Amino acid sequence: MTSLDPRVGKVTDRIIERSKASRRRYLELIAAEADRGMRRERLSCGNFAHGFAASGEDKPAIKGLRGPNLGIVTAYNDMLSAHQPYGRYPEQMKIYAREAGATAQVAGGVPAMCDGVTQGQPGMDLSLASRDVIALATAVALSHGMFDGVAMLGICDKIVPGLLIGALRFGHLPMLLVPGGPMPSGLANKEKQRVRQLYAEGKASREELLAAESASYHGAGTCTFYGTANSNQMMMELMGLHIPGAAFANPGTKLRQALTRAAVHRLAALAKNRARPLGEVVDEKAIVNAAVGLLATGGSTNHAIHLPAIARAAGILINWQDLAELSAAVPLIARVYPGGSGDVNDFHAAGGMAFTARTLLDAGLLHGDMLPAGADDFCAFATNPALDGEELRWSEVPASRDPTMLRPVAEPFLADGGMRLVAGNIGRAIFKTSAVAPERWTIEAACRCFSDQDQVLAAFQAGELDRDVAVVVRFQGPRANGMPELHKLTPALGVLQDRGHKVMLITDGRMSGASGKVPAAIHCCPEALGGGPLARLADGDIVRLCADKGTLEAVGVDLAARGPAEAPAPPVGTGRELFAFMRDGADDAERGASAMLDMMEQSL
Ligand SMILES: O=C(O)[C@H](O)[C@@H](O)[C@H](O)[C@H](O)COP(=O)(O)O
Ligand code: SF4
Repeated sequence: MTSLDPRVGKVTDRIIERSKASRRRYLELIAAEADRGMRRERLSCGNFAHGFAASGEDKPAIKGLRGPNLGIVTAYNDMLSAHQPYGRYPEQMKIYAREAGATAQVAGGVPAMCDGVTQGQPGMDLSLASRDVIALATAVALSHGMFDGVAMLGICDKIVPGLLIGALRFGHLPMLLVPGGPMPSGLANKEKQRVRQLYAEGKASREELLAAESASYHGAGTCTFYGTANSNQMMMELMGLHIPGAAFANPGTKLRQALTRAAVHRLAALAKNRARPLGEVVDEKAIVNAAVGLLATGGSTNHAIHLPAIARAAGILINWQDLAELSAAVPLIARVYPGGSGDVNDFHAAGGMAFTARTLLDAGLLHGDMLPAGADDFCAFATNPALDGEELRWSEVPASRDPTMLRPVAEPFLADGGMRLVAGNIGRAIFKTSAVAPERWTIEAACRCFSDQDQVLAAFQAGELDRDVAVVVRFQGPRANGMPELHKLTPALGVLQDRGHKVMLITDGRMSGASGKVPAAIHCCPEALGGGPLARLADGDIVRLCADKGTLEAVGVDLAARGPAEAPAPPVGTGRELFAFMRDGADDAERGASAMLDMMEQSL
């Protein structure tokens, strides 16, 4: 095995050192759960009888403790094209469990929001908070204490992070994520974006836009851009929480079915031997592997928020400086839309996760000695599954099949991982450079300040932004309105940029993992609400964003000498008033933007 790159080793060692006390408390918790926690054997007869009352043909096996009983936590609904196939999974998985001398029951369901349906709508204000609701719902499902292992059915944005955060509280149990795979490619993402920009300029009709959108999002499976959902899939592979290579096989195929079956069989074996508990698999090395994969593939900026939250749920403390230092060590080796033209199906065909893991391992950029759940050894994740008749066989992918999309570490697209920390008198923010042309990595322009993305679009339609401009959208932080994605601005800002203007976005909000080409300093901490410097910017201030120096500056102004702009009223409607308590207690984006984790840590 190649020796670990010292830069990756240094960051990992620093995380281990920083997390020593919290990680020890977490491991003590799951050891206590293993000894005294909820298990079928410890239920009263009444509890137990309720638990298997409706289990049908599995009742004798569950009641007689004849083999492991697997809990299925499902995020099925028809709103997410990615999750729609999950509706049929539990019955199939029960059959696969029986084949392995086990049983399976649906432990519970968790909510799932499709960010594509809510993008630009009031519902998007609930999106980030839904991650924590999913974590809580996962805990409710597993609190039944009937299970020896857990299969989690979730793919998209906040769902995988939420499932993991909740499941890690039951980290004494072995668990796997069971993915569903990407929809077959439809209208190319770049063509979809082109029609959107035409529509934003009034040069395409609503009918033409709807035709393009529905040709792009046309069926069951994950959307094919490399956004947060597909970044989740990549991360679960490099954390060893899938069956190797399960991420990107399309839904409704024999291969997909075989991978689901293999996941249930693997989980049954782990549960039978009480092996590879989730809390031990998700250690500092797994978290660093996920960060390295994110940086190497140009993954979603949302993980600059979710990964710290997932890590904290396992007693591990990471920050944006860790990501920035890893970014300096990890080259960009994949260009998947919005970072390139091809989509995740093209990425998979080019060699996908098997080649990605292999080249990163060979370069010493991954912890090859971490203990995965989905296979005995991590090197299995550098192989790709295919059916040989009815048999699943895994094989290496020694070279990229499409160097325009996927390259070896030795010949990267960019020397660094394309997620930069930028800081200065406006605060700390994330700048994803991998999807932005290098000539736009340093940009300076006069501000135009907004408190709402619809105001930006109105100004755009009125021709007020047709110039070099730093579009500041503030009061979009976790405590203000729940930190929505502002991806609806992408077409308009793209039009301005394509007209030759220097355009940047500065916000304490988020962008979609599918956002690309316009320079954006996002997740700004401290947020504007409560008097952060972002609230003290004024129209006409000159802002300078520089990826190379890692700076985000309001030039020549003393922001501290100014009072903050007035904050908009808290959001109401679409249920947002229900979430006020979560906004009120939310952490900064860099710590995970959660209202739950501080008190969780204080409880231990
Ligand atoms: O972080 C992400 O990846 C996004 O939240 C993504 O899941 C979202 O659905 C986009 O809005 C889809 O892209 P469009 O909105 O461009 O269709
Ligand atoms: S990738 Fe985004 S838009 Fe597509 S199904 Fe998942 S949440 Fe919805």
